[in-house]
Amino acid sequence: MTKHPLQGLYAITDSTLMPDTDNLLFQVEQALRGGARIIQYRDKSTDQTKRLQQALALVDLCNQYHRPLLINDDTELARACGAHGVHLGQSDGNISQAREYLGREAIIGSTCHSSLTLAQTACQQSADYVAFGAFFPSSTKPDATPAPITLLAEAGSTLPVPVVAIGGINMDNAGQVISAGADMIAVIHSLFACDDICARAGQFDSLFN
Ligand SMILES: Cc1ncc(COP(=O)(O)OP(=O)(O)O)c(N)n1
Ligand SMILES: Cc1nc(C(=O)O)sc1CCOP(=O)(O)O
Ligand SMILES: [Mg+2]
Repeated sequence: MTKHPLQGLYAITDSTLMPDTDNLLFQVEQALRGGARIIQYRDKSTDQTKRLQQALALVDLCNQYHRPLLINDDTELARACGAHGVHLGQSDGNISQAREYLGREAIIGSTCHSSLTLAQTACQQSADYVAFGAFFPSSTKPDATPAPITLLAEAGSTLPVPVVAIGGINMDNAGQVISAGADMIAVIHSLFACDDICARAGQFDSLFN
């Protein structure tokens, strides 16, 4: 069981919106100050030196705010930088193996698209949370598989772990997925493309109170 509550705003970084490390750290700090509960480092580049350097800097920053940093896709990077965990998609590696590699305390999340069956399997393999989406059209990931909002109530009543909603979530629609049962909302564009990231994070956070 993780000591970090898995509820609230889950902020995911984006290398296009944060073109260099200073920018990345500034924007993530704004999100943390505003109330983001979890940060995910999502960088699809192949520059391993940059990825390690940025991940290490983010671990330091998140530790200052007592918030967990998860690494997208890459279990080895998660261990190398001392992150709190990893987020794995369906083609990003096996959850049980990641658990063995990262240990009991690590937070492991799993993308389950719109499938409760995938979510049940992820839970059996020790996932700490499952993510469903995309609930709304996403400019960050336009080809994401759509998911119906009705899935959230069923997920909440049948799964033993917290549920994340992702995909096109903004201030106009976040209330819908939270009312439908999402424990966390994972957001990229509507948070990090905003002029005042700290204020926007606070607005998302207040939806959970
Ligand atoms: C919280 C959260 N949910 C879903 C995803 C998507 O993961 P995946 O399907 O592996 O796609 P990429 O993000 O790797 O493009 C996520 N990253 N985080
Ligand atoms: C990374 C990702 N995964 C998705 C999924 O459906 O699994 S949607 C998505 C992009 C989320 O970014 P935004 O908040 O800008 O739409
Ligand atoms: Mg992935």
